[in-house]
Amino acid sequence: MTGPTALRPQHPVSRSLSGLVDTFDLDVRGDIDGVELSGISLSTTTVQPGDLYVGVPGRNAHGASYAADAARSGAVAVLTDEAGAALAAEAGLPVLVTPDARAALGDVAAWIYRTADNPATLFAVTGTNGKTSVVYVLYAILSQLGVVAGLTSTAERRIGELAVTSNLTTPEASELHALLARMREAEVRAVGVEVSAQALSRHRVDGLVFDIAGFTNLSHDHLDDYSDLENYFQAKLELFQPDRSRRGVVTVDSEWGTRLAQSSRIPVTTLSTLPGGTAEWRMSVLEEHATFTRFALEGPEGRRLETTLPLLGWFMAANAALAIVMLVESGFDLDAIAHALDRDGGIDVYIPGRTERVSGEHGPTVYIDYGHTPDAFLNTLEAIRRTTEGRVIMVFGADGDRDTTKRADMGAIAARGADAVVITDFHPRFEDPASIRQALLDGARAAVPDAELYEIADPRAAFRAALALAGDGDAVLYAGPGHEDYQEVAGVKLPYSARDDARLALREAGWLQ
Ligand SMILES: CC(=O)N[C@H]1[C@@H](OP(=O)(O)OP(=O)(O)OC[C@H]2O[C@@H](n3ccc(=O)[nH]c3=O)[C@H](O)[C@@H]2O)O[C@H](CO)[C@@H](O)[C@@H]1O[C@H](C)C(=O)N[C@@H](C)C(=O)N[C@H](CCC(=O)O)C(=O)O
Ligand SMILES: Nc1ncnc2c1ncn2[C@@H]1O[C@H](COP(=O)(O)OP(=O)(O)OP(=O)(O)O)[C@@H](O)[C@H]1O
Repeated sequence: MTGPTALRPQHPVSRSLSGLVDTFDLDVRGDIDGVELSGISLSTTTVQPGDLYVGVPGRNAHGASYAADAARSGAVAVLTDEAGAALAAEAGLPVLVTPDARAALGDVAAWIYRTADNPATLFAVTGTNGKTSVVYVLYAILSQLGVVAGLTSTAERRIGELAVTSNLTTPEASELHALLARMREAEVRAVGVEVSAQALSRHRVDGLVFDIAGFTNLSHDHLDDYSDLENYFQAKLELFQPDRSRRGVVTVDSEWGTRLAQSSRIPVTTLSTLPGGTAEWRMSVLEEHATFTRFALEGPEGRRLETTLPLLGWFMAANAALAIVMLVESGFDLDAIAHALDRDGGIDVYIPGRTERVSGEHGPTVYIDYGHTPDAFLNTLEAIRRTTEGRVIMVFGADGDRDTTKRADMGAIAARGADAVVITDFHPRFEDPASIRQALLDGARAAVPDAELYEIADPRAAFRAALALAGDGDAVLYAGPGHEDYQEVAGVKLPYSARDDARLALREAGWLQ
């Protein structure tokens, strides 16, 4: 299992602690004379020598209570709030005090890493589903245009061939600015940043202004973090304000998108991806296959592009259309994009674990997907149905310790959309896995009383049971694990890659070499 890591500049140019104090008018406890900073960290697990350790209050503890650990790892000073200052005192480091250390983190990190003068074009993508996919398509097209690009997503942070596994969808501001500084060293000229609602609510993208912000969609998710969809929407809306982004591209297929476009306080271009849409830019699907989708994108003044994406589903074409309009809004010429894509036979993108086809020429078509919302289930099941002659079998589980209110809908949509459903464990975390499965089964039975349902706790056995139900012409959708290589049970991350295990099971069944 790959542990999460972070990318930092290889040649940081240190800055004086007294310069930081003067710039941010910080209250000082201790001697700051001659102290030099070369980095910043929010966690003792990532502190490096020369770092400023930032102690923020958390759910379990105040970060400042770990200041002594930070000092042992080489931190040279602490930034915290008044409550944290008392906790950090015994670490023996100079302590800088500010009313809200998390709120200061972005600007302080930007100052330490000098990221305000970053020459790269910054693209931000938000929405419930599709953020990772849009960021990967942006990265792919930029690379096809010969632009050195970088990305940060739920799956990984990437600069060319260098990639590390992500822990959060959007890194904490300390990690994000370090990544941008590393990208500057690599002469990256354009960066795609996946921005979660939580990132906007928790100051993770502070200290930078995006050139272009894109919105995919909004549907039921994260109601453990936000009291209702309206609050969740308001968190996303923050990205479309002048202190966060310069211009926006908004998919207006839903009421949420239309409202976002109207409520935004930056110039916004609209995109529709459903038949009959009337936005400034319109995407229409021309051909759908298990292995590719061909679509057209039409815009103002008769501008038009037709291309192919090596992925299943109209929604992936919608994600690609959003990426293309974001590129055009940032100044790229649509004809130049069309030329590069025609030259290469379409968009040359690989997105780990998003409708990823792991099967070969023989046997059922098997997709491993990251879908974990009702809307993602609906869309992937519909897309698979349209490209499958035989039966559609779905395997999935639900997150423990996360939004429990979506489970019944997930079960219902699976039962309505698939011919057989195998319910298994995903990441139970600290919840009882049997009760998570029960909630999914109840939702499925309530929607389709005679649904063909199976309950198999072990995901390896569950996938094999699904495969045993399938044959040539059928499809198996395994939703949830996507790119992940672990299963989280009671605080422990157990090694498990659904993609690797599915390939193994296909080989065991004689369907893959
Ligand atoms: C619920 C939540 O937001 N938790 C975040 C929070 O953790 P916490 O409050 O539990 O922290 P804590 O354990 O009390 O520790 C307090 C502080 O002490 C530090 N500490 C703690 C222990 C130690 O030994 N050393 C140390 O330095 C911690 O880094 C933290 O800064 O502070 C941590 C450090 O910044 C975050 O990593 C952590 O995000 C967790 C992993 C999380 O799951 N967040 C979710 C809500 C999230 O952000 N999700 C979205 C997903 C969006 C999507 O689905 O698209 C995301 O962007 O990833
Ligand atoms: N535009 C879309 N509309 C609806 N569903 C989508 C869309 N794009 C992708 N999906 C579904 O959502 C799943 C997750 O896609 P993706 O990782 O791109 O979204 P995300 O917003 O980054 O999610 P997360 O933040 O949880 O990583 C896909 O595997 C697919 O099932």
